[in-house]
Amino acid sequence: MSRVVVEARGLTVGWSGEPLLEKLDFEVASGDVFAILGGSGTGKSTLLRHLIGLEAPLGGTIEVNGEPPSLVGRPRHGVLFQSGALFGSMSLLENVVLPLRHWTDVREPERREIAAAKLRLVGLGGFEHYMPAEISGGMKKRAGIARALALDPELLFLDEPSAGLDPVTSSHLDDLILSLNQNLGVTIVIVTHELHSIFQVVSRCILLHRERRGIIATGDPRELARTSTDVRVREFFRSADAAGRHAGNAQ
Ligand SMILES: Nc1ncnc2c1ncn2[C@@H]1O[C@H](COP(=O)(O)OP(=O)(O)OP(=O)(O)O)[C@@H](O)[C@H]1O
Repeated sequence: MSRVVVEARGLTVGWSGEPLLEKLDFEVASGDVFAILGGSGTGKSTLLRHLIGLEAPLGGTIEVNGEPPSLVGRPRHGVLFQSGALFGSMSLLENVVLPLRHWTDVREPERREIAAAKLRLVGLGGFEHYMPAEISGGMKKRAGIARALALDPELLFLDEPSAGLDPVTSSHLDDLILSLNQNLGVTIVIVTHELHSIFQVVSRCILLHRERRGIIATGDPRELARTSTDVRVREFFRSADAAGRHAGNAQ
């Protein structure tokens, strides 16, 4: 049995005391690429912000590696926000060095070596001294992932990594996500609504529904797309060609 790394029980999240999602129960197991899916405005990013400890739940509990998520102390997980959130005044290398400088006592030359290795890992070898403004959107996402990996987390949260990317760049990013999961064993929690990414990289998902204010389906997205009899689930996966092609591949 895989270890549970994220566990939500009776979790209610929302803003200003107003629930957006109520009484959620789900868990993420070690080794999963776990997706939070749902239509626009269902609360996917809101839920992610709660899982990483940026917001406090209105009710219920979240445990990440057996503890409530906390922003205090050395982060045990990496996060890629939608914007990539690189510091524009620093080179890519400096951006990746930053968490190492803040949270470890590794000396500067080794910090720079580790950061350069992380950039190579995400396919940005040779771009260490570029500034964020000098690189493409896809490269910014990769640099953000390199920084999120700086402290060797076992768990990575990705908020819409493909947002704003063209299909080819987005597909290359999917390959990177899969490789981090399969080759490095990183557990990944991802918010996405890209069907291609969903079928390409995700092993388990929850599907959120706005009116229901909760989870309407849990499982392997290819299975859900193929077998769900729930019209709302079918509606979500309604891109029949993509679903059929990928569900077929998965058999
Ligand atoms: N910081 C905030 N303060 C108050 N309300 C917020 C905040 N962030 C999001 N919301 C509201 O919460 C609701 C859900 O937003 P959220 O961004 O979590 O949805 P989402 O499913 O990620 O949507 P999308 O796919 O469009 O990014 C929206 O009505 C949004 O206006």
